[in-house]
Amino acid sequence: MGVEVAVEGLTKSFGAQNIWRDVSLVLPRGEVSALLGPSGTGKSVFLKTIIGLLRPERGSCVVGGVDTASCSEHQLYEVRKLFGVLFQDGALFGSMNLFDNVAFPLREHTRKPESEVRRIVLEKMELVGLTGAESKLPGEISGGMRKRAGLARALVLDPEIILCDEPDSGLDPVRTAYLSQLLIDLNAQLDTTILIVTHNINLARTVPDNIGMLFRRELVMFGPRELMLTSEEPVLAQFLNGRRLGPIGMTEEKDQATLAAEQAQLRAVTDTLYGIAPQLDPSPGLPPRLAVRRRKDRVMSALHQFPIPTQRSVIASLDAADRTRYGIGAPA
Ligand SMILES: Nc1ncnc2c1ncn2[C@@H]1O[C@H](COP(=O)(O)OP(=O)(O)OP(=O)(O)O)[C@@H](O)[C@H]1O
Repeated sequence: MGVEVAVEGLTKSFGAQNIWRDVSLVLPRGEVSALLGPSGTGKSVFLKTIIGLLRPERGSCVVGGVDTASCSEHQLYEVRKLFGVLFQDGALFGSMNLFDNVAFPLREHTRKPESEVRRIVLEKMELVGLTGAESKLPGEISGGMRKRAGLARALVLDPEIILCDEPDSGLDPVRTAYLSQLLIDLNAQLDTTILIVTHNINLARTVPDNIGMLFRRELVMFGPRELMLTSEEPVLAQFLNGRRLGPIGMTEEKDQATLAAEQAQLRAVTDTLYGIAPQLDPSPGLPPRLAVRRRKDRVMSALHQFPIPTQRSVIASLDAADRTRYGIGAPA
């Protein structure tokens, strides 16, 4: 079914070090969102704050009617059952085989009989394409398989929200493409709200419905993919095009003179314009994603607020039935 996550004015520091401030965004129920940002901008800290592993100084994060920023430990324990988390390294126990790793949350948090545990574990392992690998140890399998095992484990409690911390890290482009497809397929099958933290431009361009970007301790932007992928906001455009020129530097900060020189250079060169890559569809045979219609309705109702290039790309993505539904004439 998927549950909405509503973040408002969230601010997090460790001692004197502010990580980000005043972050507000809504992860709409059942939609896939991605959070981008250079290394060290606090994306993992954001995921941990959403699930209440870290508490912010200010702001709220409301999930299923509970504010994970300020609720009691008991409420947190309950609300965490809504989440499945895929940690950066898969976080598998090295001494347990994949079956026991995936079964772990079920044995820890439920009193299900072993026969039921077995049924659920095998079902989730099939969902991520790991049937037959149940007895393997994490050290005996590839990084991609470890990610998928981590994902199966994140799914066993039937979460309403899945948080994936860099699911593509350490994977080659082909495995990343498979994993991207898997996330879309899971969303189609489960209608779960998904937040993916990633550095991968391809994944960011083809998987999420919504994209956000953290930079210099702030959420630069968060919005529908059409808005973000057509944005001329310098940080976003640099990141999504993988350019060296732009506000993001090796140390994250560039001085004003360097920035001005680069902007002049940027204007002088023909830019690499990728346009909007189409979003991945679920694999053949799977149901359509329920979030697609809900999202389209939302984006269309706000269309007039978007810049012209965004409006054009949204309209270009509509099929004939959509055009009738939203009262838009046939393309010229
Ligand atoms: N528990 C903690 N105590 C103190 N500082 C922390 C803690 N956790 C994270 N940090 C600091 O917060 C900052 C952001 O870390 P985080 O891991 O969230 O970045 P990130 O954007 O996920 O980076 P990457 O893309 O490299 O994974 C870092 O400077 C890190 O050292």
